[in-house]
Amino acid sequence: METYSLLKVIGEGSFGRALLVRCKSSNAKYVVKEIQLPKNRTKLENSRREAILLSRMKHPNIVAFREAFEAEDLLCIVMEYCSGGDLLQRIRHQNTTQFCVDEILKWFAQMCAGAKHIHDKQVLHRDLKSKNIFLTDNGEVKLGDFGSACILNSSKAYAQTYVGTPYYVAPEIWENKPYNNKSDVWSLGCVLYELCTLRHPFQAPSWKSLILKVCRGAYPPLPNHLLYELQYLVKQMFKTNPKDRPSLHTILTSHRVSRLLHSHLPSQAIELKEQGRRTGRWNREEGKKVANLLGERSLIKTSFEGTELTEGRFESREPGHRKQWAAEPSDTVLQVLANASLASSDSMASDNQALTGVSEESKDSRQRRQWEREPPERLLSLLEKARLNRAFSTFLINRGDDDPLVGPLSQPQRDSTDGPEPEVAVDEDRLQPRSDDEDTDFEEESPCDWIDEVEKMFSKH
Ligand SMILES: Nc1ncnc2c1ncn2[C@@H]1O[C@H](COP(=O)(O)OP(=O)(O)OP(=O)(O)O)[C@@H](O)[C@H]1O
Repeated sequence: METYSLLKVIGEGSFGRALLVRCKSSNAKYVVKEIQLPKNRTKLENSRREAILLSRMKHPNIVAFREAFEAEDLLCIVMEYCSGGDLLQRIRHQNTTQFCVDEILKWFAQMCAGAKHIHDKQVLHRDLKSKNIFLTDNGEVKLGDFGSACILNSSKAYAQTYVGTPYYVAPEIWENKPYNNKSDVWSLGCVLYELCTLRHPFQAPSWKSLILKVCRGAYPPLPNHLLYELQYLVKQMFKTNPKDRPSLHTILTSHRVSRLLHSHLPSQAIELKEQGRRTGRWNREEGKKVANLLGERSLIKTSFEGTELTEGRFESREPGHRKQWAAEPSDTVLQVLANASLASSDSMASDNQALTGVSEESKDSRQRRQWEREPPERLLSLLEKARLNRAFSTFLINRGDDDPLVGPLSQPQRDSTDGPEPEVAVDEDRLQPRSDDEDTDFEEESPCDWIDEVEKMFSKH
C-alpha cells in the first residue's frame, strides 16, 4: 500500500469504503475498494471472488483491475478510476432533459459489449444497474462492482440464492426458475429504459406491486418519438420468459438494433463469441478446482504500516443497520406488504428513501390500493417474511427459503449455490412462440484458462 497515497474517500458501499488514491510512481489515480474480510472461511472465499472475477475481465467497457491485496482484516481491490461518476448520478443530473438517441445508443452498445465479455467467460454480473455502471472523463461506459458476480454452470442456473437489486431483478428470480445470461439482459433492459425515459420501468408503491409488475413484464411503453428499434429492443429485453429474451450476442450481432449499435462501438470491443468460448469457458470440474484454490490460498498479504492510507482507515465500522418488520405485525404481513410504500422511483431519486416501517401513510395507502389479481402462490410465500428495505440496493434473494430477502447487504453473504436443487416447474403458459434455446449461453463445457491466471496472481507474491 506504500505505492498509493490517499486523495479522498469517495463512497461507502455495503461491504466497505471506496477510496480515491494516487499511485506515487505514475501519478495516476485509482479507486481502492476496501472489503471487510469475514472470519468465516466460506465467506472469506466469497469476498475474494470479486477480486478474482474482476481480475479476469479485460475489456474497454469493464472497470480495469490493477491489483488486490489483503491488509489486516481488509481486502483491497485496486481498480481503474472512472472520473465521470456512475450512470445513476448522470441520469439524475439530467433532471427532465432527455438524452439524445446517439448518446443512448453509444452507452448501451458499450454496456452490451462489456456484459457480453463477462458472459463469454461464463460469468454473470447479477447486479447490473445504473449505479454500477461508470463513466470515464471522455464519456465511455464501464461496468463495475463485481461483488455479486458468479460463475455459472448449468447446475448453478437452479441455485437457491441470487444477489441482486429488486428493481432490476428478472421475473425468473422471483418465480424461482433457473437463471442464466438472460437475467443480466433483463437488468440491462432496465438501464436502457432509464436512459430512454429517465425513469425506472417498474415503478411501484410496494414490494408486492414491484414483483408483480416485474413478473408480468408490465411497464409504461417508451415514448413514441424514440426510435422504433429501441422500442422493439426494450420489448424484447423485457420478455418474461428468458428464452424469448435475446442474448447480448444476438443484440450485438443479429438484432434489428445491431447495426445502430455497431456504429457506436470500436471494433475491438465486439469479440467473437467463439473466441470468448475458446478462452474463457468454465466447466464444473474447473470451477471446483478454482473454488478449492480460493479456499487454500490467500491473496497477497501486505501490511499497512507506515502508509499514508493508515490514518483513519481502521476505525471500527458497525455493519449497516437492517430495518425489519416488527416481530408481530398488527395486520397480516401480506396486507402490510401490499401497502408498504417502496422508495418511489420518480425521477430516479428514490433509492435514498429507506422504508421506515408501517407508517400512517402506508395505512392510508392500504385503503387506496387493491390488488387486481392475486399474486402466484410462490410469490406470496416469498413475500410473507420479506424484510422491509430499500429495493434499489443489493439484496441476497433466498429463493425457496424462509427468509426471502436479506439486505441491503451489510456484510458478505454466503451464496449457497451448493444446496439441494429445487424442482423447477415450467409454466407452459409463459412459453412464447419465439423460444430459442440456442440463444442461451452457459451450457457448454470446455477447458478454461482461469486456473493459470489465478495461480499467477497468487504466486507473484
Ligand atoms: N471505479 C470507480 N470509479 C469511480 N467511482 C467509483 C468506482 N467504483 C466505485 N465508485 C464509487 O464509489 C462509491 C462506493 O462504491 P461501491 O461499489 O463500493 O459501493 P456502492 O455501489 O455504493 O454500494 P454497494 O456495495 O451496495 O454496491 C460509489 O459512489 C461509486 O459510484
